Amino acid sequence: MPPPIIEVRGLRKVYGGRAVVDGVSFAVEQGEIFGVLGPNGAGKTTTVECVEGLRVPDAGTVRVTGLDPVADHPRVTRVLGAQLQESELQPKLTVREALELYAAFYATPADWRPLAERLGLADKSATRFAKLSGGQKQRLFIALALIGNPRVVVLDELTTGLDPRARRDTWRLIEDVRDSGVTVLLVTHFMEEAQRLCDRIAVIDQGRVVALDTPAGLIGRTASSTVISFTPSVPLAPADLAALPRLASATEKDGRITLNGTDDTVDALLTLLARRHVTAHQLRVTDATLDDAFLDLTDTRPGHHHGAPA
Ligand SMILES: Nc1ncnc2c1ncn2[C@@H]1O[C@H](COP(=O)(O)OP(=O)(O)OP(=O)(O)O)[C@@H](O)[C@H]1O
Repeated sequence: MPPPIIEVRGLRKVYGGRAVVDGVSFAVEQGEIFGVLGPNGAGKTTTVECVEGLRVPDAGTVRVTGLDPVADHPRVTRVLGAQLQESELQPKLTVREALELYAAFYATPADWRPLAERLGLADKSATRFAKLSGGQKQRLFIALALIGNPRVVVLDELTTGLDPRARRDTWRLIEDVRDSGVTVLLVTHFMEEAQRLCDRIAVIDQGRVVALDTPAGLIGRTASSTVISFTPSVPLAPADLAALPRLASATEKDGRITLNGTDDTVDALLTLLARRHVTAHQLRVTDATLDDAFLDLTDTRPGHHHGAPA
């Protein structure tokens, strides 16, 4: 296996005596979309800005293709493309001018025309930045992040503020970028986005990595990866339900029962129903989502125990 394209080990960043990033480690492999997910203030942006060389770590090491983003900053900018913040672009620049300006920063930039074409900006080349829609601005930011032909691109909250269609279009673009061989480091708040796009996700909470896995792996870790609901033809004994294996919670409302558990819970429930000759009307079995996993992993309320039955 080739060495990781990004390697973060024991990263620590302290502001005002408080460690906002506190021992973060992860490695991003060549060709993957790697997600950084976490609640507000978790330390996501601080972490990726250390990867970009925009902030200097207080402890730990960061390597991008083996280079130190601070000490080797000029070389790192040649392999790593970063998404600009909106405020960094002159409102009067046209799409073409912005692409040509940023291309001039690189020794071997991509040709901006096919790039603009690929990103659906070909007919916008003469449009000023200020006149672009939110989705068009985001596409321009992706184009600018790719203009230097980087090996890895960092995208932070790329689809915030976009409508559902523009968000979906942007997801397709990010997949295209990955399919063209560019590794993607993606910071996001959107569970659906992370679940759909990311090969692996680091969940960061209070400056620490609390889980690192594939989306399916994260969902599988939750106490209740499966939700089962049904209306029994005759009432079931509460003790029978309570005895189901891997049951995380059971609730009843107007004769309808909702169970949180795993596949084992479903199997045992079906056996129980058959043995008691009970019919389960409107039986629904659904998978938990990354949303459920995220809340479970980042829930720090006192008294909350990961994986404990209710
Ligand atoms: N330059 C700074 N000086 C002081 N505190 C900072 C600085 N940058 C970030 N912080 C603090 O560090 C913490 C983590 O911030 P960071 O922006 O990395 O979080 P985040 O996970 O990206 O959050 P969000 O999802 O809200 O963007 C926050 O409490 C923030 O106030």
